[in-house]
Amino acid sequence: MIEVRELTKRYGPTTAVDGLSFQVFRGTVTGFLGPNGAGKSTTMRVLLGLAAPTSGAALVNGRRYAELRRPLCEVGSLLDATAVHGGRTAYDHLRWLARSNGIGVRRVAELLEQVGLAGVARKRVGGFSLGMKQRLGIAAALLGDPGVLVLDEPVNGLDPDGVRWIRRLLRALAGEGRAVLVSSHLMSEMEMTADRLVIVDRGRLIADTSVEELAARFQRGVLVRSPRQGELVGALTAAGASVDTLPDGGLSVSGLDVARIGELAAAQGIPLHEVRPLGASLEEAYLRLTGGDAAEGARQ
Ligand SMILES: Nc1ncnc2c1ncn2[C@@H]1O[C@H](COP(=O)(O)OP(=O)(O)OP(=O)(O)O)[C@@H](O)[C@H]1O
Repeated sequence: MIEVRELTKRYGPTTAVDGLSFQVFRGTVTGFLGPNGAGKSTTMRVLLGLAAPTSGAALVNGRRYAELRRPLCEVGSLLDATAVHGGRTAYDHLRWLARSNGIGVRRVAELLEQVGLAGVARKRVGGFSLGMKQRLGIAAALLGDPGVLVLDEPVNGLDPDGVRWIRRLLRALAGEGRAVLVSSHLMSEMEMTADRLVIVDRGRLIADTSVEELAARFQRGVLVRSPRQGELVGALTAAGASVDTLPDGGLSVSGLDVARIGELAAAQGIPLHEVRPLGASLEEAYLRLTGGDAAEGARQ
């Protein structure tokens, strides 16, 4: 698992990470969300031993990266997919990584197949698209079959098929019991993939929550439509709900949840044409939590 404890990282006058604490457990995909410049990459760099913390700690399986005996077998990472030697082939790149980390070369072909690069294994990486480089970076991250994965914006540069592929892959990796931390500045990417969300802004923790909890927190009543609206309003208010009529004729009900409203209507034989939680989308919730900066990030 991953444990970030009271982590602070300053670069001169800039505080990139400011007293950040959170955990990433095995068997979950945790989305690490925040606008550009929120401190996500810096946190990941400290986790991976590429930057020293000013104070606090970022631990993998209870240890600092430098203390891991076989780092690639404990934590796989993808930070910058373009940081690959362009003159090497995909196969040679992975074989070199495997050899220098005491990992059997047999795994290389297996991984190239898994990430969909088997057909271009002997091509030079210099000619790869960003999406292909991302796939290669993911293969490298998985080389040591690590229990922990740290991926910085892995969806960047992928086409819609690639995005779906990575979603399924991350879910499968968590399903195998791995702890997956994946950063993004877009909630839309994370709400389909992550179980938990760690949201940061200006280096600080804004929310550490499950996707469901965040949705519930921003829920605003229940939308109900019925051809016998008048009777339904009577039944709902008698049960203690407050009911407003929306401009389009629907009812906005607060004080009762979807299940209770359905039961009340059924008990009175009132048909319902629609009943659903009326809430802010997760994207709206995220934008409200992080102020306007996230909207700026989302546009980039
Ligand atoms: N090596 C560095 N030297 C100086 N400042 C840095 C350095 N690395 C990051 N920063 C600053 O720290 C802050 C956090 O940056 P960081 O890259 O961690 O954010 P981020 O959430 O990953 O954003 P992005 O999605 O844009 O990468 C920013 O203000 C950035 O300019």
